[in-house]
Amino acid sequence: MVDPYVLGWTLCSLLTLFSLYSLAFRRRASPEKRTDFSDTVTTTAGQCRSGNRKGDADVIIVGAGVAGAALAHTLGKDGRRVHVIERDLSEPDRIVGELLQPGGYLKLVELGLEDCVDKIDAQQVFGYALFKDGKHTRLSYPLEKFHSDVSGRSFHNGRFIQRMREKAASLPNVRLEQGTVTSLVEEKGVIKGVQYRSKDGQELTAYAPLTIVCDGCFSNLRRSLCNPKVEVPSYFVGLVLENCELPYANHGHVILGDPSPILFYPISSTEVRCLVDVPGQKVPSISNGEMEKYLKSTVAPQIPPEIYDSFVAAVDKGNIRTMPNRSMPADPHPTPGALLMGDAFNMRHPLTGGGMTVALSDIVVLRNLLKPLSDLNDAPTLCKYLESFYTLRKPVASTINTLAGALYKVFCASPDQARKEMRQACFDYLSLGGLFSEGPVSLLSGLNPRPLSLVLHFFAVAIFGVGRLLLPFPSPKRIWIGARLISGASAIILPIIKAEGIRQMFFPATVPAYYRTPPVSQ
Ligand SMILES: Cc1cc2nc3c(=O)[nH]c(=O)nc-3n(C[C@H](O)[C@H](O)[C@H](O)COP(=O)(O)OP(=O)(O)OC[C@H]3O[C@@H](n4cnc5c(N)ncnc54)[C@H](O)[C@@H]3O)c2cc1C
Repeated sequence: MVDPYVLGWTLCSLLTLFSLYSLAFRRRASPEKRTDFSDTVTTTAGQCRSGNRKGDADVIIVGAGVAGAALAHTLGKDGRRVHVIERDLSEPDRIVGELLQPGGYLKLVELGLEDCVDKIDAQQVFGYALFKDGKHTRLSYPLEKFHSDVSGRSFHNGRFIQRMREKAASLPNVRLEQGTVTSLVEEKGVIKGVQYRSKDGQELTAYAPLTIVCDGCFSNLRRSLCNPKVEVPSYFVGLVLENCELPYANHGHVILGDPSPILFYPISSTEVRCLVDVPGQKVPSISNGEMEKYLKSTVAPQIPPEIYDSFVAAVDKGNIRTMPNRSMPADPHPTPGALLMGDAFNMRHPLTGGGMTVALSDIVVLRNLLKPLSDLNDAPTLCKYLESFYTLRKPVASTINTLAGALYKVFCASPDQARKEMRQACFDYLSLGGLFSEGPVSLLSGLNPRPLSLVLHFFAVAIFGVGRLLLPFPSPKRIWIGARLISGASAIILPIIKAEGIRQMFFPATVPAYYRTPPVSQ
């Protein structure tokens, strides 16, 4: 006879063993529940390296700003083990990335991140109001075809980023760590990971088959991964207006001012962001009072009367911030083991608020490319395959980039008569409404990212301007101005298109990488 006591113990032990085995097996089978780098060890040399290479992350992301945080959640959700290293995990307080275009909101929805604009007092944005010489016109986003929730969103950038960071960090396979990445680790031309300084000052090294650098507009790490041709055409001077009502509620406001545009949009239910563009390489000094003088004497007289008092009160309050407006075409050196994203990779003038939309759209493209790959370890093959990323991103990125650069130049005041005519023609063209405003606004909002449509509208504005000059009676002087208007318009848009890549922009199907299929070994 078997002792029932012994039988009970045996059954219990077998059941326990079986439960442990099935738990372990389930963990390995489900990508959502991969281990949180549990076998990562810190060696005496201060290297944070897995005892077993399989325990390393699949992807290291440098920077958890708009691009890095959204990417971490996206790749984490797809089952990748993601190690994010962010210099400062506290809530950012900045004057950038506060208006997300509706096209960017649609990308947030595609990434499952739309709830990150909830609970941060974000405001819906339905379009723009344009002001010039006392006249104004409303340009609504063409949102009729979309769900009622789809619109632009404006908010405090830091609140939005914190929501995305929290969401990314809530995934068990995403590790969000505070640390400053100091360099990329390269072995025989392949990026193997990063060196970084942890929060407590330790010098560490982390390894992964793919490192994605999202360290923003001041990137220190992009040098070896691209050819950075950074231009700074102007600065934005930022102020917050409190408890004031904009002439058009829930709209961005663009004043075609002199010397350059002034923007207003709500960033919460009680605050309005004002960004004053100051062209050139330097801004008036804040500390010696030059800035206050400039804002009160040059800018304030151009502000709509409804918000004049709040503007002056904001200047008096003194919380004035500045940021360089940088632009940099994407010009990557495809490097095995590494990729650039966000502002580290590509920047455009922030006049049209397109940076976050481009970053989120790029993340959607990258996610779709990486999805069929279960193993990222063959760096050279992966690098070749990911070259198609640079072409597939072009419709959205190049449309938004080109529009931002061209519109900024057209919107700046100029003593040149041909440029003045172009600026006025642009305002009047957009004021015509219907197709004339819908087309350009849907390009700007990221809802219709078609480069050809952009070029057609741009030259339609120029021809509209020339037509007005020549009608009803063309004089030699007016013909001359018209000719300069067309050549000036070409001189604005053609260099931007050239920098974007004519072939990738207009004939993407002829770029060999366009056809690249996932590596067969995967
Ligand atoms: C004045 C201004 C206004 C703008 N307004 C808008 C707007 O209204 N709408 C819009 O769509 N876009 C706007 N933009 C552009 C937008 O802000 C950027 O496109 C967007 O923030 C890019 O996201 P990112 O993740 O690349 O960079 P960021 O959001 O700047 O994130 C970079 C992150 O990397 C971290 N980091 C940097 N170096 C390191 C390192 N060595 N190690 C670890 N972490 C590091 C930083 O701390 C930061 O968190 C504006 C830009 C400017 C300059």
